[in-house]
Amino acid sequence: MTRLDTRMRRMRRDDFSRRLMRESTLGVDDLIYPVFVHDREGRADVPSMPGVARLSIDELLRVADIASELRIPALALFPVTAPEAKSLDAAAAWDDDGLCQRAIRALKARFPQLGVITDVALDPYTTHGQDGLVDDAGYVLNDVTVEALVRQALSHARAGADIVAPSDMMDGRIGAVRAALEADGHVHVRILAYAAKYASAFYGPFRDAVGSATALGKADKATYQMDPGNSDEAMREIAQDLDEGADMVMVKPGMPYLDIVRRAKDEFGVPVFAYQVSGEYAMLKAAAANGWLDERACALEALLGFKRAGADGVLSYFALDAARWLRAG
Ligand SMILES: NCC(=O)CCC(=O)O
Ligand SMILES: [Mg+2]
Repeated sequence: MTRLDTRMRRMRRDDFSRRLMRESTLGVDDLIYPVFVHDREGRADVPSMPGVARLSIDELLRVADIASELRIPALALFPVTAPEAKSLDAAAAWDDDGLCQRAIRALKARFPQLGVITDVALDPYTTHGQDGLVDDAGYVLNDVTVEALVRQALSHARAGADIVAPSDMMDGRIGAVRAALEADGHVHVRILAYAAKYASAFYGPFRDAVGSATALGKADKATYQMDPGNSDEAMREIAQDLDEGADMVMVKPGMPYLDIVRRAKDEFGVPVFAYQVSGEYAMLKAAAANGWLDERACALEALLGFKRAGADGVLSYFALDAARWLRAG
């Protein structure tokens, strides 16, 4: 029997005591802002992601200025490749003068203190929209893809990327990228491994944004991304990536996988990040636009949930707004 004088509500009675006992908090240091960059002038809105646009490099610099001013620690860059630059061998991915590489150089020249994270995967560059190179049957080949990813990661490092983030889910790519970075003298470049990336339907709006949805068609990524039913397998993936030299690990998507975030933090005690993906953003935006949810309150609550689950930070399309909301208090 609970003692009658054990009143849990006592500490909840006032704002000051609620603040004193709060276990998890969200701050601007927890936020990473994903941005889409295209090889055109100006901005192009992404219809399924209200408030998100593809940006020219000039526009990207404007956004980076705002992010820096808000003290957001880092941006995550996602290039939108023009259809004519896509190919079967994804060669545009390691073009030292490619869109992503130019964007990195422009950002680091203007905002040296702002962290730049790059996506290492071939899906923006392949004609079929898969993250790797395929055989005649369309199966994504592991080892030749890893060689291509190494070229891409080195090209990003040479352009000045602070963090490379392999999101492809090939086996062995973290070790291969780490070895290549060391051999090429990029000993300070950090690796954020998308270690537990699930074959999720929540990536839909992102594929609209980067223009890989049409290419991908009805194909899926189930032969390399993880099955949503699995949790032990995610721990093996994370152990492997850490063993191969990852500095940080990522769980993706976010909200439907908070149990994985918690296990990752408890079992490994390393920096763990989560990606609140495009579909999670779109759901909240759509409900808010209909007047069904309070956008600010729900977005901040969802972001706090990642912290409570053990994440050290969150990639979120809400990052700029969240930073402003947190500042406004
Ligand atoms: N590598 C990035 C993705 O695959 C998707 C992210 C999102 O849906 O926001
Ligand atoms: Mg793996």
